[in-house]
Amino acid sequence: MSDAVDDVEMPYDENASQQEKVEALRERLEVLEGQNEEMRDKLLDASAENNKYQQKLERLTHENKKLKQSPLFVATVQELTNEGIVIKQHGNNQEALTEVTDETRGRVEPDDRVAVNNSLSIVKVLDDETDVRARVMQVEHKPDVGYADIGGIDEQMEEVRETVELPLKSPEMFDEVGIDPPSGVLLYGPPGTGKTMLAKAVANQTDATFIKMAGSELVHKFIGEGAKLVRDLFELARQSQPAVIFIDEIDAIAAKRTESKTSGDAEVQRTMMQLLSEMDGFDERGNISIIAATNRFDMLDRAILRPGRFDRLIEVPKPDAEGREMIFQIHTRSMNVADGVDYEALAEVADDASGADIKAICTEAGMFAIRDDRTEVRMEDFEQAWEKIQQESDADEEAVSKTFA
Ligand SMILES: Nc1ncnc2c1ncn2[C@@H]1O[C@H](COP(=O)(O)OP(=O)(O)OP(=O)(O)O)[C@@H](O)[C@H]1O
Repeated sequence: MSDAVDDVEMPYDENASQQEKVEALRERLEVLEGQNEEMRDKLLDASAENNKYQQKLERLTHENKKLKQSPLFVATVQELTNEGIVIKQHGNNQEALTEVTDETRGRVEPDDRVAVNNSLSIVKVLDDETDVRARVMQVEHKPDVGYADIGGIDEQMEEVRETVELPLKSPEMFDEVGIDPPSGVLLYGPPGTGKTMLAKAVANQTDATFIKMAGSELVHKFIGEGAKLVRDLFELARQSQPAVIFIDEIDAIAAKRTESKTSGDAEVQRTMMQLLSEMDGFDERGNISIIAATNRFDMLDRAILRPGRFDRLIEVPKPDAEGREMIFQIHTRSMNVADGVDYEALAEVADDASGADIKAICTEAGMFAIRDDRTEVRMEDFEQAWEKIQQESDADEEAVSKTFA
């Protein structure tokens, strides 16, 4: 340590006076303190960035692992016998005797739900059924999203209101006129354009319960569960009517049939058939509207699009310049924005942004102001935020393609 200090070049001449030396050292100290501060900031930023990438990596690794796993089947324990455990598989209702370790035997009782692998060995004991439902379905009684929170998709909003609101608000009118009320709408378009918001706003406007189910969650859980969960979903909606059922990523359960005949495909088919029959059983469906959404319209099986299932197919595109300007205004409503901020110009700069991107730009612009120790958000904060978000989405795409390569 002392060697290092000896090696340091002093910021003064050997012949300088004592006072000159002290002065020079003070100046050097100031510079070093400044540099130290800068380094500390950079370190902080870098560790925050590192943390973020770490989390992203963990998430992607986890997803990758999940995709590589072979599917598990669900069964219910019937009986514990000396030869093993009798289980009944969901889906095909076949009974089977499976041998188990003493440890597993100690953990299960008749009526427990278990996940079994291809050779019917018990892999895990499943949670309570209600937990599974809670994970797959999200229920909100009067979600707090209003039409005024949605920008740039007025035409689509009008169409959704026309088709979904009236049957929920005045179902008796359809009875009196003697026609079937519209059953639902399918919203399609790129991610983050406001499809979920639209469904929530309708539920809010009609005082309906909003029940969301993610298609991908349905089929990536356990074999034999999807169809049952669809049944449960409609049952829950019937109990809470009026209700809006929102099926996000419907392409996960209603994709075109492929040639491959894996057990996973059969499971998806069963889930889709259950959905179709629930949608067709309109008489018993009650005061319930269905709104489904997809980013992959091209992937949908034509069966789901047959007349009587979705009355309207509504495209929800990315917003145009005017729409982007409105969305900027919506998301900055409660922000402390400087006078010079020009939303029209911002809408031009962020020319490819979706509604969700604009929301992210506004939050990030606020972060730029905070990092700069300001409470007012300026035009340049918004511009830098858009650049940062574009860079991040490029990096995201790269990380995904590397992880799955
Ligand atoms: N048209 C819009 N007006 C205002 N905000 C929007 C709009 N579109 C998206 N947003 C913002 O983006 C967020 C995500 O939007 P939303 O979940 O509705 O998109 P989505 O179309 O359902 O996306 P995905 O297909 O990925 O599920 C919203 O919570 C909102 O903050």
